[in-house]
Amino acid sequence: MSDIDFTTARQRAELVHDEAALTAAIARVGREIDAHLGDETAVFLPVMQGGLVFAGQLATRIKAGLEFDYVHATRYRGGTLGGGLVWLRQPALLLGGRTVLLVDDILDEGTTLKGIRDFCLEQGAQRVLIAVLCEKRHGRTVPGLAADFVGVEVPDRYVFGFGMDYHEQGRNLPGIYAL
Ligand SMILES: O=P(O)(O)OC[C@H]1O[C@H](OP(=O)(O)OP(=O)(O)O)[C@H](O)[C@@H]1O
Ligand code: HPA
Repeated sequence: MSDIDFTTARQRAELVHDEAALTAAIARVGREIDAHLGDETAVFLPVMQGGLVFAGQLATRIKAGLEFDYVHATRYRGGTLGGGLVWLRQPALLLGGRTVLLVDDILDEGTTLKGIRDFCLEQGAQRVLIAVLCEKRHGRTVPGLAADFVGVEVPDRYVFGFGMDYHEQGRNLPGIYAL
């Protein structure tokens, strides 16, 4: 994709999920997580930075016990093409024997969440659940990686808004836009 500026990208992009749709999807995901966790307390682990907006809204929709931590790992580094996963912050909590809930904005090729999930398992997590605001179903996801909870599907195009950036801008848009 050519590197147009953010204002142009925003003008050209198509709104694919508006705020009302995302709010409803997040509430549903919260209910699904509650049904799954029951009375278990999970480690709530947003993936910075993209997971921030979804995680903040999702957390208030979960009634089950949560202990907060976060990780920061990136492989797009402000661009639109993924590279190798770079860790900027690992969890501070000890994960041994815990149920971990990874929370991220998007499952695209799955490399990011696979790397983080595998790290949590190496740290001794008993199980790792994955919640994503949106998923691209394109058949290019790394084998063996699937989300347990998905808010909405998005088209196989570059998307931004609601935590996701276009060259580090647009994360605060209240909807999801596709180029
Ligand atoms: O499924 P994948 O193809 O691995 O892509 C998904 C990841 O890419 C984005 O992170 P990015 O590296 O852009 O960092 P950011 O969260 O700071 O935007 C997004 O937040 C996911 O973590
Ligand atoms: O389409 C996308 N948009 C924003 N961030 C992403 N990370 C992977 N795919 C995407």
